[in-house]
Amino acid sequence: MKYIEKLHYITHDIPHLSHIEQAQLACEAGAKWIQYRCLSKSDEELLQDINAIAEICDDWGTTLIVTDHVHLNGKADIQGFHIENMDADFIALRKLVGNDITLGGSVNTVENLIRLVRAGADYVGYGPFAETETKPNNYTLLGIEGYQHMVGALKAQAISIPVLAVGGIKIYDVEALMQAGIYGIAVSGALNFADDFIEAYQDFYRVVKESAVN
Ligand SMILES: Cc1ncc(COP(=O)(O)OP(=O)(O)O)c(N)n1
Ligand SMILES: Cc1ncsc1CCOP(=O)(O)O
Ligand SMILES: [Mg+2]
Repeated sequence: MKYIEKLHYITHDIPHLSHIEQAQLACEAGAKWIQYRCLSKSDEELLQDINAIAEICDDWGTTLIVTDHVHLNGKADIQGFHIENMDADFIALRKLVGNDITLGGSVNTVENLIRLVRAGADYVGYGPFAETETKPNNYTLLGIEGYQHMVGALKAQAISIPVLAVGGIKIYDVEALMQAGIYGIAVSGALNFADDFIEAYQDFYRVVKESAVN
């Protein structure tokens, strides 16, 4: 078992803040878990970003997860990878990165979620909760009911894994989501486009902690 933080902040390609600036702001706000999600740069550019963000995370005691790019394992101070390909072979990935590296994955069905648990994922991001501008897609939106269903299905099969809700989550959704019994929240847009990033992060954090039932 590895420690998984309850609030994951995901960086994004946005015009008004670089990934490094996003990570700095998140750490200043108190973030303990940052997922660097950049799918638009060369390996050299990625490593420049990741090394700078890893230094910031090191200063603030924050876990750094990288979305995909598993081939960069060992090339920078990265604590884990979040795999977006729902069909990825997690057994092979685990063999590749070893047991110390945190491995999480995206899923949008209970069946896929259970497959990842059995293949040794440390946590999963389950979504999308609602429409998101960050990565528009055609998946069925889960809503609160989708999370209630998933929590019931895992309980019925005595399956336990940290499940993060993700996709289009706003501050006013957090309490109901946490009370549905999910482990935590992964968020990007609601912080990146907030009037005050730090205040928005701290509001998310407070409500996540206050409303958690798991
Ligand atoms: C923790 C966490 N959960 C989910 C995602 C998003 O993954 P992604 O595969 O981009 O989303 P969909 O394809 O399901 O829309 C993430 N990055 N982190
Ligand atoms: C990478 C990604 N893919 C689907 S949702 C998401 C990030 C989080 O979504 P949001 O920006 O709406 O919080
Ligand atoms: Mg995906």
